[in-house]
Amino acid sequence: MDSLQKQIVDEMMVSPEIDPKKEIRRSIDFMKDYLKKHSFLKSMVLGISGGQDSTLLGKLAQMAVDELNEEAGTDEYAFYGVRLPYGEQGDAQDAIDAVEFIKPSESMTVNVKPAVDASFSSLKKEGIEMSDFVKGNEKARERMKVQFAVAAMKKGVVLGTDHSAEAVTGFYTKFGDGAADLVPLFRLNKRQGRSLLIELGCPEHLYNKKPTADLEEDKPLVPDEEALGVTYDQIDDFLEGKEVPQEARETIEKHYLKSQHKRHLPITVFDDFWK
Ligand SMILES: Nc1ncnc2c1ncn2[C@@H]1O[C@H](COP(=O)(O)OP(=O)(O)OC[C@H]2O[C@@H]([n+]3cccc(C(=O)O)c3)[C@H](O)[C@@H]2O)[C@@H](O)[C@H]1O
Ligand SMILES: Nc1ncnc2c1ncn2[C@@H]1O[C@H](COP(=O)(O)OP(=O)(O)OP(=O)(O)O)[C@@H](O)[C@H]1O
Ligand SMILES: [Mg+2]
Repeated sequence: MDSLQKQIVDEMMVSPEIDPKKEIRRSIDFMKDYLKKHSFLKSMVLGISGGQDSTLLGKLAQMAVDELNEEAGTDEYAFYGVRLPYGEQGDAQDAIDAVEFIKPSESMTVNVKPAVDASFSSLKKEGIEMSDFVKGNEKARERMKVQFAVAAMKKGVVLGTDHSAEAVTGFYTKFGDGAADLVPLFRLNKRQGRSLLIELGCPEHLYNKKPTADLEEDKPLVPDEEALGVTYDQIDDFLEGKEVPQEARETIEKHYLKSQHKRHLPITVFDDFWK
């Protein structure tokens, strides 16, 4: 392991081996403890895309809420699973199947297209025409706004699906899907997340689905691995401290260094991590 890999492995907190049952309990207990400690909080909110990460976290959040209600003998805790398509979602059936698997206390669908398109035209009038790529990030930020609005109205917190195999490359939209109150999956890589879904009895087509951000209209459902130029198996191996081919290592390290600003709060004169 070179010294940068060692630094990254330490920062991303991935254990080379996990017991899926223990990690399921650890994430659920984290969410429960947080809500119990802040007694005014009664809900959790998460966008459900039909992808692996939100299927996993949605299921864990619902299990946490069910346990909280049972232990308190109430039904005051709720999980809000929010579908957030931009118009028609190409893999809409997966999102429907994920909701069916999670069975959220409350589910809703908010189409982010009108808001994103309104921003697009307002900026265009001022001479700023968002590229397809930048508009993709705008969709992620609009989804973030919807989730915070629901949380604010429902005494809730916003969950984020950021996990170690995503955090390491910074493959998320800054203050978009990267913005959340709690990130209960951080410490897991992609294959470990999948092993939790298997343990939870998730339908196979959801845990075996190719990860996609699906933000660009020019490239619908483009696999993350294609956009990143490295496979999740290689990222997972890297995070478990294993040797990976040199090209893969260099690609991961390049993404890590380029996205360092995303893993920090806005930078002040006292910060020196970037120097
Ligand atoms: N060095 C630096 N120091 C401080 N700030 C810096 C900076 N470099 C850029 N920035 C700021 O960051 C902004 C760029 O960051 P950002 O807006 O995130 O944009 P960016 O990192 O360019 O793009 C986000 C990437 O994440 C992918 N993504 C997004 C959402 C979900 C998923 C998924 O897997 O589901 C993937 C997306 O496909 C795209 O490839 C710049 O506009 C600038 O404001
Ligand atoms: N179409 C969508 N509807 C609802 N939420 C979405 C949508 N697209 C993205 N999100 C939210 O943004 C998060 C980040 O997207 P990301 O693609 O990383 O995760 P995922 O789709 O759950 O899993 P995967 O990475 O395997 O595709 C999702 O977990 C989800 O909460
Ligand atoms: Mg996805």
